[in-house]
Amino acid sequence: MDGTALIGSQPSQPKLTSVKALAEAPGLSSLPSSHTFPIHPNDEQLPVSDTNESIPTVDFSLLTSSNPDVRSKMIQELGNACQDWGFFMVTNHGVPESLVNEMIEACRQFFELTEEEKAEYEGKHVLDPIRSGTSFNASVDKVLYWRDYLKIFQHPEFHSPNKPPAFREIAMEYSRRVRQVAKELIRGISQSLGLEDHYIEKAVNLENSLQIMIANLYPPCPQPKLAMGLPTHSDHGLVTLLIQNGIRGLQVQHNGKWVNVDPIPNSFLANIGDHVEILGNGKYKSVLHRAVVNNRDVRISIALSNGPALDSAISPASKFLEDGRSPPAYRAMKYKEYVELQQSNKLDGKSCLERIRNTRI
Ligand SMILES: O=C(O)CCC(=O)C(=O)O
Ligand SMILES: [Fe+2]
Repeated sequence: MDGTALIGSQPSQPKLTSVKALAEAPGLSSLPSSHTFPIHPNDEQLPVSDTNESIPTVDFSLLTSSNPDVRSKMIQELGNACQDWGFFMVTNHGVPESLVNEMIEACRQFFELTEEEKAEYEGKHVLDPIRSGTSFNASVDKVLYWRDYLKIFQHPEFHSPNKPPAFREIAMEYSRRVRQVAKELIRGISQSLGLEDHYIEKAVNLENSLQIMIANLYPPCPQPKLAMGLPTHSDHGLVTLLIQNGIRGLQVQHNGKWVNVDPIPNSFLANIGDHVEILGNGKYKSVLHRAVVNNRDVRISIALSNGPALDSAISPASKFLEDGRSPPAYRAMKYKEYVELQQSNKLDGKSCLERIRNTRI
């Protein structure tokens, strides 16, 4: 039956089609109105940079060097990258390229499952540990994004779909390796902020950190200029590490322009999230980014969000407030509430962070 293209179970509601099924429908030559933005999303705001801006690189092997001079030089560069871009590439991270490729392949196979199989993981609540769906939050998105997703909690409890069969083992190893990289980056960021290297780790209870895998599928789109993969947003956690299948689509906001990111092979794309901005009392800003789509290639990206523990309440580090002249720029909020807030609403720039910002009287 034709219903294989549809997900959703309540008969009273129109069933929601995954973009994969839409894109593969025979004869699709124009974008369905459900996915068409009234104003071309690229036109309403900033221009796309036509220069090849070079995104900073952090050499992970130098960041973790036993030579203190080498390490402190890299920490300085990491700090500059956080301050100037909020975004950088991580090279020489030690996670095998084969494991990265297996992870991308396992996600590709997940998206290849039938719509009924994927619907098993639909999830009812934004904090359900496995959720598969389309757009960002289809219950509130007026225009749907050209994107299907799979979101899985990897830590402190590990979860995995049962299909495809190899997924569990690959994801377990991949997320464990990425956590190690994230932990070192967080130590470096802590030091670059002038805090003790374990400060952030302790403040956020990193041992119980919430790590979420977000796999994104962006099928070829018949009218890419009228559609959007993911709208402008910042990430809620501390550090996100992203891999992709070699197809361009990520854009990062920098100096009033959108910059296309072409990663160097075998590197992670890293960006700081709202909770680094909060801890540093605004010294480093979480970076705005978005995903655009194309009409030729399937793009897969996998973001691993590394955040605080769900039950820890995060507020600016006391060091930034000690001189008495800097009030806390953000109110403390439990990470669980913050994630719930972000995931239950429209994905809209930094609107979530704005809600906890203290405005000066
Ligand atoms: O697909 C991308 O490159 C971006 C994905 C992303 O920003 C996210 O999952 O939060
Ligand atoms: Fe993101």
